[in-house]
Amino acid sequence: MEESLDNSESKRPQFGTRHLSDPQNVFQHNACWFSRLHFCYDHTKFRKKPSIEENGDGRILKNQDDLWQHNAWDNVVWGDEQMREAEAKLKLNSSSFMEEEAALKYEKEASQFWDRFYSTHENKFFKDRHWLFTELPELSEEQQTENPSEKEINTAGFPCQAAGFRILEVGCGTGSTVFPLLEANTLKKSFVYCCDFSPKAVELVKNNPEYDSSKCHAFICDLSEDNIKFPFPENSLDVILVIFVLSAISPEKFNSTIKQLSRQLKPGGRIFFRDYGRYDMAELRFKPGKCISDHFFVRGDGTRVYFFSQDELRKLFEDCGLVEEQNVIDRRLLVNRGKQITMYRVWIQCKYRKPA
Ligand SMILES: C[S@@+](CC[C@H](N)C(=O)[O-])C[C@H]1O[C@@H](n2cnc3c(N)ncnc32)[C@H](O)[C@@H]1O
Repeated sequence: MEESLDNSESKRPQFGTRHLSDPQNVFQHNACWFSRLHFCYDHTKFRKKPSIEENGDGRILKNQDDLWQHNAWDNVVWGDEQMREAEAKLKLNSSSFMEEEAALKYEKEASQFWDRFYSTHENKFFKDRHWLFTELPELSEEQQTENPSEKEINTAGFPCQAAGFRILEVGCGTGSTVFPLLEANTLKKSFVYCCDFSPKAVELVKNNPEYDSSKCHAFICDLSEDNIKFPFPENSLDVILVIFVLSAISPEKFNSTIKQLSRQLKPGGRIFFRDYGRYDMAELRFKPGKCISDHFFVRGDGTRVYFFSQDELRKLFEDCGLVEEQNVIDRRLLVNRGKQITMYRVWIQCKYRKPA
């Protein structure tokens, strides 16, 4: 089967956790969610909700008799055997890299491949990412404090110069994050910038009935360029969201992209990153001939995907002068009980802050 882009990541519910303590119980659940969260936000009202652990609604498996009650497993620990199997699969599908000429075509035509993707799927592919508000409480009204450096920013002539809190989403696709943000941000003082290098994706964002140019500005932008032109000045953003986009860029460009993004952050501003982790099911499923370079593959539709390690992300962000606040691995097991199929997913989530 050809590797395809899959969006099961975005389907997780906002609240709740499950633990797999016995591997023989894998077919009891379909997915597992972060268990380290101790509170959750109702994104529509930004009210602090009692945590699953606090209110004891039974999502955390404490009693083995409850195993058949749920569909998902969280924080799965991989055994030695499973690691060996993963390494063997990776060795097989990465044993040789594709011809340079072919790899160059995927680099040069990257935006066209994504444009074709959005022409085919429009906005039916990625599910809304409402979970963001749980993972990034900084986005909530209650958490937004005035940044002392705000007064020094000269935003004259830029879209929404008056906003007190500026969010940028890069690689926004058709707006699976932007629209939940707009819906939730009842704040008068917030503004959301979003960009993608696929003109079709940006067009779909702008044509969405929820698009409101008084709260949002969508623009076309290629993050792999050396001199990215942003429609706002340096040191002007509070939060930059980098969600499942860096993996689509060539690894040689990672440093330049993150450096340019961090320049746009206010001192004290943050980059929030979430993307594929090494040995994710999608990486192990690639067939030989699809590998461009280590952990970098091309899908059947010509879009590319990289699989990260926590250490390389730490080095990447810290080399760009940012300070680590979070760098966690999310190992999740999705289970199709009907077909008795297990899917081991690996995602990495990070938060890095620009020092004051
Ligand atoms: C896997 S999709 C994720 C979309 C969205 N962030 C989400 O999580 O639903 C990757 C997105 O990154 C965009 N992208 C890939 N390379 C890019 C680049 N060099 N500059 C800007 N956008 C890029 C693609 O067009 C696509 O919309």
